[in-house]
Amino acid sequence: MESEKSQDWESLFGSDDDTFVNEYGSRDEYEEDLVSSFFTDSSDDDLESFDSVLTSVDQQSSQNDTKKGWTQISPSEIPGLTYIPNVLPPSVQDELIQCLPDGILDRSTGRQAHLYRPFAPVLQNLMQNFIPSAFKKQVWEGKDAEAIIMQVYNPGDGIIPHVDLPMFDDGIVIFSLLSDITMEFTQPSSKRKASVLLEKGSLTIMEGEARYQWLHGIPFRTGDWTNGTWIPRAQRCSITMRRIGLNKMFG
Ligand SMILES: O=C(O)CCC(=O)C(=O)O
Ligand SMILES: [Fe+2]
Repeated sequence: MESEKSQDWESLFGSDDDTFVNEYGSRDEYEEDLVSSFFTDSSDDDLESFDSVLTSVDQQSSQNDTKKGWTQISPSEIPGLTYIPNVLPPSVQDELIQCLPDGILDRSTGRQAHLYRPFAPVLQNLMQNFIPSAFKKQVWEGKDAEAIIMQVYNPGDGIIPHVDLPMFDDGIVIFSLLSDITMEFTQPSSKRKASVLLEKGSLTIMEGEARYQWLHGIPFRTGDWTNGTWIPRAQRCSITMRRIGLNKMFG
């Protein structure tokens, strides 16, 4: 299974901007390391661990996973979390899927991350026409994303609870394609948690408190409970957009 690469990343890059400037003489060097250390394909190991036998176990654990002593809250109570369904028509989703490297959708396991630079025209279009302009103006100061990452999740894949690295500026944008999936937000200090079903075609934005003071993760399951019904997951693709603040670091 894909290990959680962001852990390695933090030890490589440190967690504050000064480290980047000290360790990397130039923006190019930095970007090169960024790509090679984090955005590598996962292997095809552990295929059998996603056997359908897992499904019944998943159903139970998904239903019983209220952590002891934790309070389930509504996602709308998390400041800085925005969820907007039905942002991308199916035709736009289809176009975006074409950006994935050949063969990626044929693989059946392992979350796969791919960093895109330079951005393909459809990704430019997505960034320019599907991100709310008020968000762009207020949080991204009118600038564009500097990192666009497409990830493919097969049923059983997830991502451990984490806060995105501090090297990324505020304002994390996530587009969801192909399949619905549950993202869980947890705040250990207040023992509160919230689940959000990220539907295909939806847009999720994390800024401020949601981005910095809550963990987000996707449970490693083959399906999710939605309104009392177990919905098996299909292959899902996400497109995340972030600002890295490279200009601040290297001028
Ligand atoms: O795929 C997603 O929806 C989000 C993944 C994520 O949290 C991340 O890449 O940091
Ligand atoms: Fe994340």
